[in-house]
Amino acid sequence: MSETILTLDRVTKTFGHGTSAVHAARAISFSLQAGRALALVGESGSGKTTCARMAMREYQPTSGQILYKGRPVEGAKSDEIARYRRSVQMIFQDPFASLNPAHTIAHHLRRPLKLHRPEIKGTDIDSTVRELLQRVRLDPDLVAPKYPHELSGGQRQRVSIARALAAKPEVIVADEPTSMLDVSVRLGVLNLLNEMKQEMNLGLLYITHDIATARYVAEDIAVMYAGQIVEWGSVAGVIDNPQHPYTRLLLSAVPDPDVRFEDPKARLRPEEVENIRRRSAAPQDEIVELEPDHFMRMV
Ligand SMILES: Nc1ncnc2c1ncn2[C@@H]1O[C@H](COP(=O)(O)OP(=O)(O)OP(=O)(O)O)[C@@H](O)[C@H]1O
Repeated sequence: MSETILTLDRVTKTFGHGTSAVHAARAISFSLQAGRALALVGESGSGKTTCARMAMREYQPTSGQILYKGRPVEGAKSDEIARYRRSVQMIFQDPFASLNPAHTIAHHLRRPLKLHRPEIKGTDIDSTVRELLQRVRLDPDLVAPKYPHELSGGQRQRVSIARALAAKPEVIVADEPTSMLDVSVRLGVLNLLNEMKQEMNLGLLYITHDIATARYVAEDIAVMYAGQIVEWGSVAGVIDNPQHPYTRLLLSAVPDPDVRFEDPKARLRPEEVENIRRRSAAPQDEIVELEPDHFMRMV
């Protein structure tokens, strides 16, 4: 059994109050383990980013708790929180927006090294920058002196991955890491994340609206709708044998992710789609166990 690094334990996040309250995450529980990836899948607005931001400690959960190696993060000492911040790194959707146009790639990689790994000093800093670029299959001589606008989208996302790795993390949260990239380079970035997971024994939270891509990086999958996890299990189990109507709905839009559910090509009538959404959005407290690694919520 791999080591559990991060756990969300019945975590809830509500924005606003009263009738205008948005229940962005409702009793979400999952764990991230060393050397394994969990794909969190769902349409826009299902609550994936809210979960990512809670895992990053950018949002405070309304209720429930986050555990780091079995210990609650809330109320932890400042050195433990610093360790957590170093251990959990994020890769964003838009690699351009997350890189500063005024600084070289080398600068972007030196900063997290100085911040998180002060033991690396002098010329070792630049040799570590080179190693990081090589790890993400970029040529250090060509890429280190460049500015973000001089690189392609795929190269920029590789730099973002290298920057996350600079902190020597145990967990990487990747929020739609390929959705702004050219289709031709998406698979390369997913394969790279998969390799990093295996080689560096990283826990990976892979967030995507495109359920088909989960296969390339993840062992486990959780399908979200309206702030709830409606089905979860092994990637193969859930994708090949979906039990929940909403998972089937998501899969009906595959392999063409641009086909909307309402589209006739998705072969579902609009009232059927509406019915599935309505039932999936209702609070789902009962859990049905299907097989040891495959669960779904009652609808
Ligand atoms: N800061 C906020 N204030 C108020 N409501 C929010 C906030 N952040 C998210 N929400 C709402 O919470 C719900 C879940 O949003 P979230 O961004 O987590 O979904 P998502 O699945 O990540 O979607 P996307 O892929 O579009 O980012 C949405 O209804 C959203 O409008």
